[in-house]
Amino acid sequence: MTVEALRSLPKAELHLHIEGTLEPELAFELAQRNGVTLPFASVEDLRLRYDFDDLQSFLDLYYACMAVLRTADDFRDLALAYLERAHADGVRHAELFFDPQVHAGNGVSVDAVMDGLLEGLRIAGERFGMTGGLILCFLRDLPAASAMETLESVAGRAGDLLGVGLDSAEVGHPPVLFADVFARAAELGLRLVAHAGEEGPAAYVREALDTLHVERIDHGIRAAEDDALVAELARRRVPLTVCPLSNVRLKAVPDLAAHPLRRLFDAGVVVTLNSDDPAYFGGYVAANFAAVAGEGFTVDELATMARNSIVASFAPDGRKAELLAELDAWVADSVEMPRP
Ligand code: HPA
Ligand SMILES: [Zn+2]
Repeated sequence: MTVEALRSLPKAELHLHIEGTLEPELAFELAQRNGVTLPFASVEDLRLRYDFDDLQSFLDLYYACMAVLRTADDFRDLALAYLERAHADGVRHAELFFDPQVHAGNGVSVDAVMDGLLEGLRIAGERFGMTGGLILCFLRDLPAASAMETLESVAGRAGDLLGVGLDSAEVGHPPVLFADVFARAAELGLRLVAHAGEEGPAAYVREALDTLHVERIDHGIRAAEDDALVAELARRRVPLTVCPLSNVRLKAVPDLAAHPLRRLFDAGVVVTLNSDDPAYFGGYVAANFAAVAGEGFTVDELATMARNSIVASFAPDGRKAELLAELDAWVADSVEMPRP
């Protein structure tokens, strides 16, 4: 199945860091607009650094590039650039992660970040008929007190968020440290997700479920090392937002052939495909579908993962029904008609 055909497959994207969609060209444009000096000679020089050993080596570059994002207009432009690409990739509904603690460190208020991103989503709704929302992520390598302070700073506008998540350097920063923060987020009516089992052990996946009470696990691939956990994820229908190209680029897996996606899928886990930080990892969501198709997943299996993304999304039920009908029509169309 070609990447063009997979672009037309209706899907939701559920694991996408909006700051990870910052392409080098836009980074330099925003640097100029805001009078920020990037520590890279050129777009080409920056792109040459997209060669990572692990999650931390990526995070160092990713956080450095965020320094160019200063105003609500910057966040609107960033969101629109992503949503336009996502629309071309068949994304009908997108849930955007953002990292307000990094922006606060750059002197940018969480309100400016949210206002800009929401404006981008509103325009994409008008232009492309897309829906979506925001998931505020806490940095797990900062103290839980900082996460709580960030959460309280947006408590008055919790209605502008879909939920909260947990990201950044995983190993040594277990989910349980954030149990109180997630309990407070639930009290505010927010949906809960967390990165777990990307570089960290399967035990972190279980801990995210048991102590944070998350509804979805971001990545979760190392859950595959624990048979009982895999069975439990399948039985409880806990969705995993898997990011195959990211896992290869950050060396969480040696290559796609060794990726546990097949094992998780065959065990009945609700897996979805996502791009994570597409500007850095060599492809947007359709490229992730195409990569997986190259590993022997059939059209029906790819459609199942797109269906999972719609079902696992935080879109309202009516919107989910609309998108599932669109997906059914795509599947019916993709069946080759017999010759008369
Ligand atoms: O893949 C990721 N893992 C953890 N934190 C992140 N922040 C952006 N991308 C990631
Ligand atoms: Zn991620």
